Amino acid sequence: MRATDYLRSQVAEDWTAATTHAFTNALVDGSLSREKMAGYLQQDYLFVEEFVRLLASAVAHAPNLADGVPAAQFLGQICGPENTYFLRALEALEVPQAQTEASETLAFQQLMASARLSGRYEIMLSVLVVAEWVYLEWATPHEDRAENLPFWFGEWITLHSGQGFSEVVSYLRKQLDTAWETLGAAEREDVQITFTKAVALERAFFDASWLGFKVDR
Ligand SMILES: Cc1ncc(CN)c(N)n1
Repeated sequence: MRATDYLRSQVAEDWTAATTHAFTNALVDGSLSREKMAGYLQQDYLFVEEFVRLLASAVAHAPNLADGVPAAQFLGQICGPENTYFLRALEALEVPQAQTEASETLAFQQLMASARLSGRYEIMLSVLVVAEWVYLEWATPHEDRAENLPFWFGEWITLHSGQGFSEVVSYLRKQLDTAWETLGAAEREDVQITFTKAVALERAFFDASWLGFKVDR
């Protein structure tokens, strides 16, 4: 079994909860309120700030240029079209960028910062794989709905589905699968702890989004 399949199998309950969540179900059928989407995007933009640092660090720690290039290209995607999406969506939803992190956002930022500062490629990948694979899984079944939704829903689905994004997830998984083969038992345990924490935090982030983050005005 691939290491990433094994890691996911160990957290099946949180994984299913995060990838079939009431929040994303409402987002894909267009019934999610503007208020809840605004709160989610405000907090998620704070998530993305730390995510970009983590991804840049993974590029820096890739074993060679060929292994780093796809992550660098993905960094360009996040800092380009995805960043622009956030700015346009927040404007359309008539909210500013958030000034304060919710506790769920803070917990995720702390995990990403600690993965980055670990200096360990496999630990960085553990968080990156979870963050992108979870999103690929919830969004992919609903790819066809995107064009009939307001852009703040539709583009969020499109950014996390399709061939290009699926290749990003395949690449990240392969990097982690390959790194795993070189690790000893203690290092594998660290990967598993990080992966498990990241899945729990994805679930908690959607739980909080569904309850409704406080929207900064
Ligand atoms: C919390 C969270 N996790 C993952 C993603 C996918 N980039 C995101 N935007 N936000």
